[in-house]
Amino acid sequence: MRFLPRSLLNRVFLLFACISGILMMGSMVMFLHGQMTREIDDANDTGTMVIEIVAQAVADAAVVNDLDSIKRTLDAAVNRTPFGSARYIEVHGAPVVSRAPLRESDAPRIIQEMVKERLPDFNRVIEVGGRDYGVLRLGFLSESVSDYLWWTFVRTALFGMLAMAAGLLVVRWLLARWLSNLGHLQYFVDQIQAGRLDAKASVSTDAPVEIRRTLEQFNSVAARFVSTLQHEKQRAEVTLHSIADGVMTLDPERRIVYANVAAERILGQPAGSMQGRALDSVLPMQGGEGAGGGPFVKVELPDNHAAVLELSRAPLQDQQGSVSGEVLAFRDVTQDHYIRRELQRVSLAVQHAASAILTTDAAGRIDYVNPTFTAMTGYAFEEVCGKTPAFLKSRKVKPAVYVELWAAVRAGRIWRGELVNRCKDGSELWCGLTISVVLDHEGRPVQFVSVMENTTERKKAEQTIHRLAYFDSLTTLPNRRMFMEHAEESVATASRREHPLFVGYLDLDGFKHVNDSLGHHIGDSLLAAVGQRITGCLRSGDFLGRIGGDEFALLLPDASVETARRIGHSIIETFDRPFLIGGHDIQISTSIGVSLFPADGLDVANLLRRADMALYKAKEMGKRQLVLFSEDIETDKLERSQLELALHAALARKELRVHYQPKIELGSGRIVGAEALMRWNHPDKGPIGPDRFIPIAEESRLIIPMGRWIIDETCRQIREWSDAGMRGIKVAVNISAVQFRSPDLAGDIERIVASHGISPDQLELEVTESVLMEDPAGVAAIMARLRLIGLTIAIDDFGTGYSSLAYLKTFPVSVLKIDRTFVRDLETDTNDKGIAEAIVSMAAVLGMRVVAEGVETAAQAGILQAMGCGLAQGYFFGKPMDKTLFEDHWRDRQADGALAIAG
Ligand SMILES: Nc1nc2c(ncn2[C@@H]2O[C@@H]3COP(=O)(O)O[C@H]4[C@@H](O)[C@H](n5cnc6c(=O)[nH]c(N)nc65)O[C@@H]4COP(=O)(O)O[C@H]3[C@H]2O)c(=O)[nH]1
Repeated sequence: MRFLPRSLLNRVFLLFACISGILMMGSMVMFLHGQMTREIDDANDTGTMVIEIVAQAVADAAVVNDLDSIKRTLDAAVNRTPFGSARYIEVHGAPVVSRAPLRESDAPRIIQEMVKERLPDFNRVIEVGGRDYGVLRLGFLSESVSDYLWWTFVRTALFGMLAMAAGLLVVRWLLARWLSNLGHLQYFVDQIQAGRLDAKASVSTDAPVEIRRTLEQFNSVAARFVSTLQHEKQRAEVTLHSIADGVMTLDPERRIVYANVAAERILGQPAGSMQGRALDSVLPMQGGEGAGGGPFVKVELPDNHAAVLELSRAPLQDQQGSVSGEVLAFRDVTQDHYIRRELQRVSLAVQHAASAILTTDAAGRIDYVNPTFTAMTGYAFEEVCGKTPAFLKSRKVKPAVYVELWAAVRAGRIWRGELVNRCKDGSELWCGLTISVVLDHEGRPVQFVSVMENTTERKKAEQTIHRLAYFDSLTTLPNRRMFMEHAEESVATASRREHPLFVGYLDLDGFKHVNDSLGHHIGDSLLAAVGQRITGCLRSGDFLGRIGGDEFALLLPDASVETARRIGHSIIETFDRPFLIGGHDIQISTSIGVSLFPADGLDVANLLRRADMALYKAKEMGKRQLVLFSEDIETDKLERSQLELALHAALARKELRVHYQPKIELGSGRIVGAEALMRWNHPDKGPIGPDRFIPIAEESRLIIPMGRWIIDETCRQIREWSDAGMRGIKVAVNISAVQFRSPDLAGDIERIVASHGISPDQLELEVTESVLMEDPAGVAAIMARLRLIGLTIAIDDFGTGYSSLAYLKTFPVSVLKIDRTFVRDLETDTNDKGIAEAIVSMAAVLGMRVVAEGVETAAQAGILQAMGCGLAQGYFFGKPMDKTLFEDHWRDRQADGALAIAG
């Protein structure tokens, strides 16, 4: 179809011309054929008629054999008829022939052939009177018929072609006129393209109805389209003016064609002043595009302030697809830029922070962890992303802590605290944690940011410090401080739950002796073993602490009195088994005092104080005792306190007196000495025995001045007796353990003895066996000093302690006093007697004298004397008495000692 003309007009015209040509050709052929047929028929008709006429003439001539006539007839026929040849063939003669001169036909050969074919020769037998004279033959002159036909055709064809050409011209003119309406469309499009959107495609009045309708529809569609276009344009303009981004369009030379309101605002110039100007003059980019990094450019705005714009550009293309300019969109991201920079800085800081940082979304799902978090916990981001941080929990944090944490952060507050987390490898991780909340504009949390400091090392150090501060390194038991704090908590819990709480106080009987005799390292090991044994007697919720040297305290929550007693007794009984420490079998015991919350006190101090009172009572009652606190104990204690106060006053007011109990030489019955015993006549209560006030004086250390006073009084009395002639009376003074360890005891006594001018050997010091147990080396040194001064030392209540022979040898002791408990049943108890005998023999071996105490009967005196005991004292010889009575008694005894024994 390449050969088709391009325009519709030419195509329609060509089509019409072709069809017209074909029709005309067909018409011409048919016309030629019809004309030929007609001509042939006419020639035949003429030939038939002519041959008859010629035949008549020839016949007439033939009859007369006039060949000339025949010849003339034939010539006439040839000249005046369509025939071109005439021939008379005489039957027996020569033929007469007439022929028209030969000529060339103008007609095409095909026509000539066709004509020749259709025009046959006419033959006529010349018969006259029944005789055949010959045959007349006429041959048509086909060239003239052919020429006629040809020229008729040619003329007709010429006319037809002229007519057709005229027709075609008319048709073309009409087609051009009608189709020119379509040409209006192009004009219309050009107008639209030129921006004249109100243009219309005009329609001529004689336009074919189809074109008219098409154009009208086109106009209608175009109108709608234009309307839509205008609407869209308006919308686009409104959009462009309302968006926050600056938009400019540029022509191919990068001159500004259009700028929206935002562009005016950002660049600070009206659109009119920018239009037509080169972009670079309006938007001078520092360092060129991309200098700000990526799509960002730094520009210098007219008011001389630098801004960062985010730039995007797109080419504009015309309908042919070639670039006709570009669209430039930009926004002022100066603030964002610096914020982004800031964020980059912060991000970098977070990345390399020494603290672990973790962020979660509002639902608590992790969306970021920094490398330090991974290093600290062992969890990579991929492992924890999307999870809640619950996997870090160690179960060592009280649920209340998490409750408080969530309450704070949900309320948008910062939470700070310390948690124990668990690392991936299972190890514990102490974290100092700060959780901050990012809120949205409505104040709802959208992000939680946790910053974790690894405080494990610090915590360990704290735990070490705590352990040192709160635990006893020897026994690993809680120390006093921790015990007190725990006791406070236990009391608070018991108070809240209204449950009972028992507080136990216990110490070890004989621990000091072990410590002193076997060494501190054994003592330490013993304490550790004791701690374990006691712990073994406790229930799971019970609490044991070491609160002093050999003092332990117990908390027994939620226990009945029976349970407390059972536990207490089991502890006491567990000591019955000796402790094997460092190869030594050590036998010690314990006593326990118990108080009960709330009956015996509402606070720890009171409970402990009362447990201590009960312990004190237990001690008073002897070893291996469990005593539950009772009001009596406190009353007793109160009384003791009152007595202590009164005792202070008594000492000051010189209410104390000395009584002397005579010491008798069993062999002679004479008084060889006395024991000075303190007496106190309370102004209100009357006489109070030393068994009552001495322990109080010892406890309050009042015994030291009291002891000094009695030594002084005794020395004064010795001096007085000496001066009065009562010579040879050696007086023993009791020195309590507290007094014995008081500083410069020996110096004090030496000064007192010297001040009274008596001989030191007239004064004897009685110390109990227990004194020897504590700090043997120190005791031995003091004793040596006393001995050096010239004093003698007696061991009081001997036999009740643990002194061994070997042990005694290390002290400069001169006298052993058999405790009166052995003397009391001497007559009946062979054990006691055996002990007394052993003491007597031992003393003999050691070169010591023996004094038997508490001799109440002559029999006892006799037994003692029989076993070799040299000295005795007791009610049998005389009760403690004042100095006057003693003097009388002395005189009596001096007179007849033996009688006294016998009596
Ligand atoms: N049942 C009975 N008792 C007898 C008999 N013979 C003596 N006694 C008592 O036995 C005690 C002997 O004194 P002690 O064992 O040193 O025991 C003394 C001593 O340990 C202490 N004491 C007394 N005066 C002083 C003192 O001045 N200083 C110190 N540190 N303690 C003293 O008080 C304790 C008690 O003294 P006292 O009540 O005077 O009791 C005295 C005495 O009255 C007897 O045949 N039968």
